[in-house]
Amino acid sequence: MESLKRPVILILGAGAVGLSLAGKLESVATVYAACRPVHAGAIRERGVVMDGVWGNGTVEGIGCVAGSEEAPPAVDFFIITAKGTDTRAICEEYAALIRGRPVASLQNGIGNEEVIARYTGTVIGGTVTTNFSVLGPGHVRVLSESAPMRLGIWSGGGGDALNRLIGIIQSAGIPVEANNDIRSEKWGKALLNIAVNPICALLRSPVRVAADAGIRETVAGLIRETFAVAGAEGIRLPWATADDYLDYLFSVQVPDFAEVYPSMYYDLRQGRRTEIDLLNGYIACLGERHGIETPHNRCIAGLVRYAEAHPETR
Ligand SMILES: NC(=O)c1ccc[n+]([C@@H]2O[C@H](COP(=O)([O-])OP(=O)(O)OC[C@H]3O[C@@H](n4cnc5c(N)ncnc54)[C@H](O)[C@@H]3O)[C@@H](O)[C@H]2O)c1
Ligand SMILES: CC(C)(CO)[C@@H](O)C(=O)[O-]
Repeated sequence: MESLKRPVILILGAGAVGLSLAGKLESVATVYAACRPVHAGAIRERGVVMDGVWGNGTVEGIGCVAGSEEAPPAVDFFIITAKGTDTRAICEEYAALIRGRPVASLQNGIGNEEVIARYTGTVIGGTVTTNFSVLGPGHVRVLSESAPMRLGIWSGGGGDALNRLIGIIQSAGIPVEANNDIRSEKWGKALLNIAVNPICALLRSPVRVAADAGIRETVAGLIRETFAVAGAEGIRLPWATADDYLDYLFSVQVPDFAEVYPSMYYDLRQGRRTEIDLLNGYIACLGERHGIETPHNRCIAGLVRYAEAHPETR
């Protein structure tokens, strides 16, 4: 009878990505979302409102959790969708619950899984190359899907948990596949965020700006430096050379996301800390450690940090 039981999923840090995921998974799982009161109030009143390519409508039945004391007792999977700037804090908050349980991350940037691995044995790394945004309290929009979600074991021996989670996500109608080199996959996704997120955030422009004739050289510089640093770190990227990736970026990813704004754009506009230090700032820092020059990444990270600290610039 065990197999008939709906899995219980707690999404930690539910905003654009987490609430969209909650809305989609509700058809196949019992879903709880750890979210801020502004979303919780609206969701308790009328459910999660979804627009876009993952469906339109209102999804009821999602439980809102305001802190670890409100979490359900038997959670099968935790999925972290908080910003990377909040990973440590949310793991601390839910430490007693996640210990020994499978925890997946769908976050962008490098370093989240390493943090999560301090709190539990089974970490599932993940990427989601889809555009999500918050339109209002408990109201999300999903646009422009460019690749399936990819999940793989980051640490621990959670092969069964991984397969089960993939099965659940698949049965909810989300394209997803297993990836047996999730480090490579996470770095591969980070290339897109390194290339477009800070530029779009600083220029207040949608993703198509990255292909502008005057901007391409900067994008190429960011990516070439990232390939050099990845090589020094022993990371095998999904593309053999920076130019191979740049071809893919300009022929597939930029067209797929041309009219949307990346998550860092919303962070700057709404006065939140950005994930720059898990992206370009991280590359600059690793470059320094390896004696690799990263002037493009250093420059762009400095500009974003300045904008974070000076509201009049954003
Ligand atoms: N937005 C996108 O299109 C997109 C796509 C792919 C990946 N990502 C990545 O996914 C992650 C989430 O992005 P997002 O756009 O959904 O961010 P978001 O800011 O919309 O959502 C994160 C939410 O987590 C909440 N949160 C943080 N700590 C919390 C806590 N302790 N308790 C309860 N709630 C808490 C925040 O208040 C926020 O509402 C980021 O790493 C981002 O880079 C985003
Ligand atoms: C795919 C992406 C660039 C578009 O939303 C996303 O990773 C983001 O917003 O960070």
